[in-house]
Amino acid sequence: MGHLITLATSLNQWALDFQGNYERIIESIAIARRHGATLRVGPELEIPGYGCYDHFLEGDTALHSWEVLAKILAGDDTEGIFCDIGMPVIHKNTMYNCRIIVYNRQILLIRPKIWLANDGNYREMRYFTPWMKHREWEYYFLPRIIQAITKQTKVPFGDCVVSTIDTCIGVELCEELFTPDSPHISMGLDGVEIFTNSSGSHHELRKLHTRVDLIKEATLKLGGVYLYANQQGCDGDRLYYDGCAMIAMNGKIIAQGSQFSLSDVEVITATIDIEDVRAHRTSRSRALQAASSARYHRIEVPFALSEGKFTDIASERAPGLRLGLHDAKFHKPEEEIALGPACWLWDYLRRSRTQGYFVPLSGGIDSCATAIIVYSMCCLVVEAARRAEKHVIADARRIVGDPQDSRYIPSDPREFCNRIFHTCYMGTENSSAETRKRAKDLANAIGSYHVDLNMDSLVTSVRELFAFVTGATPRFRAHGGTAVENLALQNIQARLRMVLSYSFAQLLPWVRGRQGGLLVLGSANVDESLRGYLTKYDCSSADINPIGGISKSDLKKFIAYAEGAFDLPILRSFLEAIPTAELEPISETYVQTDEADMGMTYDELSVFGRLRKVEKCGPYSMFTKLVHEWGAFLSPVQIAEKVKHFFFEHARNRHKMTTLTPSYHAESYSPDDNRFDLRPFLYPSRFPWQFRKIDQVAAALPDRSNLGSEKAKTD
Ligand SMILES: Nc1ncnc2c1ncn2[C@@H]1O[C@H](COP(=O)(O)OP(=O)(O)OC[C@H]2O[C@@H]([n+]3cccc(C(=O)O)c3)[C@H](O)[C@@H]2O)[C@@H](O)[C@H]1O
Ligand SMILES: Nc1ncnc2c1ncn2[C@@H]1O[C@H](COP(=O)(O)OP(=O)(O)OP(=O)(O)O)[C@@H](O)[C@H]1O
Ligand SMILES: NC(=O)CC[C@H](N)C(=O)O
Repeated sequence: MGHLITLATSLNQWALDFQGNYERIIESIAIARRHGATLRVGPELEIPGYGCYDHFLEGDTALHSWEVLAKILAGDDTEGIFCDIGMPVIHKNTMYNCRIIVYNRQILLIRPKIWLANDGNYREMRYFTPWMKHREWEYYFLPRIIQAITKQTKVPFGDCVVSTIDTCIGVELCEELFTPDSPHISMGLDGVEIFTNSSGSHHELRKLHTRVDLIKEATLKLGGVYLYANQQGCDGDRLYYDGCAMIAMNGKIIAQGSQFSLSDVEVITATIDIEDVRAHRTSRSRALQAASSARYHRIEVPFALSEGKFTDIASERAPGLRLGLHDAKFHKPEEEIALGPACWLWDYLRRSRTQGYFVPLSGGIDSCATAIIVYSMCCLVVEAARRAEKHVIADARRIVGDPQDSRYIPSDPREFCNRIFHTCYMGTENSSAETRKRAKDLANAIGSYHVDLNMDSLVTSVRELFAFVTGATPRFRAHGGTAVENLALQNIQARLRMVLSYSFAQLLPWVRGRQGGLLVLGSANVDESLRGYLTKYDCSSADINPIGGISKSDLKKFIAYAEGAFDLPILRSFLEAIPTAELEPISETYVQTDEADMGMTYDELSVFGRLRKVEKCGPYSMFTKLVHEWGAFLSPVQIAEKVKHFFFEHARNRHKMTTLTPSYHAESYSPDDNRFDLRPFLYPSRFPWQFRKIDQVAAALPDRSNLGSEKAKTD
C-alpha cells in the first residue's frame, strides 16, 4: 500500500470557552485537509477544554459539548478525513471521558477512557468513571440534535478499534500510555498499526523525557505509528499544558511540534509507509504472542487512509516544528523556565483582559526571575508578531489599549515591555543603595516602566499609631528590641509593600492615561514557601506567581542562562549578590542573610522538599534517608537536628500555604496544599512522638561523619 499522511495537533483550548474551542478545532481540521491528511487527532477533552474540573459535574458541560460536536458534524469539515475528537459523554447516567471518532459527518465510534489520571494534579475519578469492560462495547443512543444531523440513532460505545481498507487504528488516551498495561500493547498484538493518543498533559520541568521515552518504547517493541496530540497553554488554572505533538514510528520520533508556543493551533504531519510497520513486526516471539492475543471488535469503514493527496506543506503555525527527526529534541530546564511560565503569563494576560503586570522589584534573585519571565514573554510576542501571527498581534493591540494606534505591531521587546510591564522598588531606611540600583538597572535593561519610592513615612505612621494606642514602641533588635518586636517591625514593612503593590497596579495605567488595571505578580519560590519563609500577606500574596513552583537552585541557573540568552549583563550582579531581606538595620556585626535567618541552606531546603513531597517522607523516614545521604559528613545527631528544625518550621508555617498565591505548577512537588498536596494546616509542630524516636535512634547510631568535609555535600 502507499504512503499515508497522518497528523497530530496542539490546541490552546480554554476551559468552558466552547466558541473558541470550536473555532480552534475547525481550524485544525482545515489545516489537516490542506495538508492532504486523512487522520486528524486532537487533544483530550478538547471541546470543553481539559481543565474544567468540577464543571464536569454540571450537565451543561456535556450538553454544550454535544452542541459543539453537532456544529462540527453539520459542516463539511469531516468529509474525507477521520477526526478523533474529545469530549465528555454521559452513557446510562454515567459520565465517561471519551474520544468520538468521526468520518464523513458520521460517528463511527465512541471510545471511553479506560485508565483515568488521578495522581497529583489530576482528579479524573471525581468526574468520570473508567470504562471497565475491556474489549467490550454496547450501543450508545445519540441525542436528538446529533440524530437530526447524522441520521444515526445509535453508535458503538466501548473498547473497539477502527478497520479501514488499508490499516487498523486504535485509540489511547493520555494516562493509558503511562500505565504498565497500556492498551496499545494488546491492540498492537491484535493488528492495530496506528495508535492515536489524545492528551491533557501538563508541563513540569524535565518531564518531556518521560513522555518521549514512553512513546518511543510503545512503538519500539511493538512496532507501529503513534500520533500524540496534546493541549497547549493555560486553560484557566495553575497548569501549563505543553503541547509538543509528536509522531513516532517503530521507536523513533519522526515529527515533533513546539512545547512552548503562543500559537493557538499547531499541527504536525508526517508521511509514513505502513509497510515499515509490517516489516518491523516480523519476529517469531511477537507472532506467537499476537496469535494468542484476545481480539478487539472492529468498526469497519470502506475507506483507505492512503487515499489522501499529499500537499507539500511542511508545517503550518508551527514555529517549533521539527521534521525528519531521528530523535526528539529537548529544551534545557533553564529554557523551560524561560518559556513555559512566559507562555502561561501571556495566556493569563490576554484571557483575563487586563492591561499588564506589576512586580515589586527588590533587587533580589526571585523578583528578578519573575521580571525576566515577563521580559521573555515580551520577546515571544515580538517573535510571533514578526511571523505575522494575527491573533497574537490582535491580543497585543487590545492589551496595550491604545485606540489611537490601531496599527500597532510589537516589534521591540523593550518597547512592548514598557507598555505592559511595571516594576517598583519600595525602599525603606533599611534598604541598601546596591539593591535599589540593581532593581533600577534591571528595569532599564528590560524596558519596564519603573517606579522608585521610599515608604518610610508609611512604616513610621503604623509604628507611631501602634505606640499611640498602646503606649509601647517596638524596637529593632539592633536598637535593643526583643525578637518579637524585631519580627513585627519587619512584617509591617513587608505587608505594607503588598498594599502599595495593589494600589500601584490599579492606578498606574490611569496615571499613564490608559484604561484598565494590572495584575500583581508574586515571587515566592517553592523552597521558601515550603519552609514558610515569608510574611503572610506580604508581596508573596499576589494575583499569580510564575515562579512559585520553581526551586531557588533552578532559578539561579535560569538567571545565569538568561544573562546570555537575553543579552542582559546586569543579571551577573544578581547572581553575585547574597540574598538578604533588608528589613532591619544592618550593623557592623550583623547582616541579615536569608540562609542564616532560615537556619538552613537553600541546598538543604531543596533536599527536604524533595523528600517531603516527592518521596512522601514523614520526619522519621526523612531522618533515616538522610543518614544514608549525609552520613559521611554529618553525624546522626546533627542530621536529627536539621530534620527536626525543618519539620518544625514547615509545620508551624503551613497555615501560610492556605493563602498561597496561585502559582505556575513546575515541579513534581508543590507546597500548594489546596490543590496538589492535601494536608492539614494545624500541626503539633514539635512532633513529640516522632522527634523522640529520631533522637533515640540518632543517639544509638554510630557517627561516621568526617566532620569538616561539609563541602562533599554540595559537590
Ligand atoms: N496556626 C496558625 N493558623 C493560622 N494562622 C496562624 C497560625 N499561626 C500563626 N498564624 C498567623 O500568622 C501570623 C504569623 O505569620 P507572619 O505574620 O507571616 O509572621 P512570621 O511567620 O512570624 O514572620 C515572618 C517570617 O518570614 C520571614 N521573612 C519575612 C520577610 C522576608 C523574608 C525573606 O524572604 O527575606 C522572610 C521572617 O524572617 C519570619 O521568619 C500570626 O500573627 C497569625 O496571624
Ligand atoms: N525593597 C523592595 N522593593 C520592592 N519590592 C520588594 C522589596 N523588598 C521585597 N520586595 C518584594 O517582596 C518579595 C519578598 O521579599 P523578600 O525579601 O522575602 O525577598 P525574596 O523572597 O528573597 O525575593 P527577592 O529575591 O526578590 O528579594 C520580593 O520578591 C519582592 O517582590
Ligand atoms: N490527562 C492525563 O491522563 C494526564 C496524566 C499523565 N500522567 C500526564 O501527566 O501526562
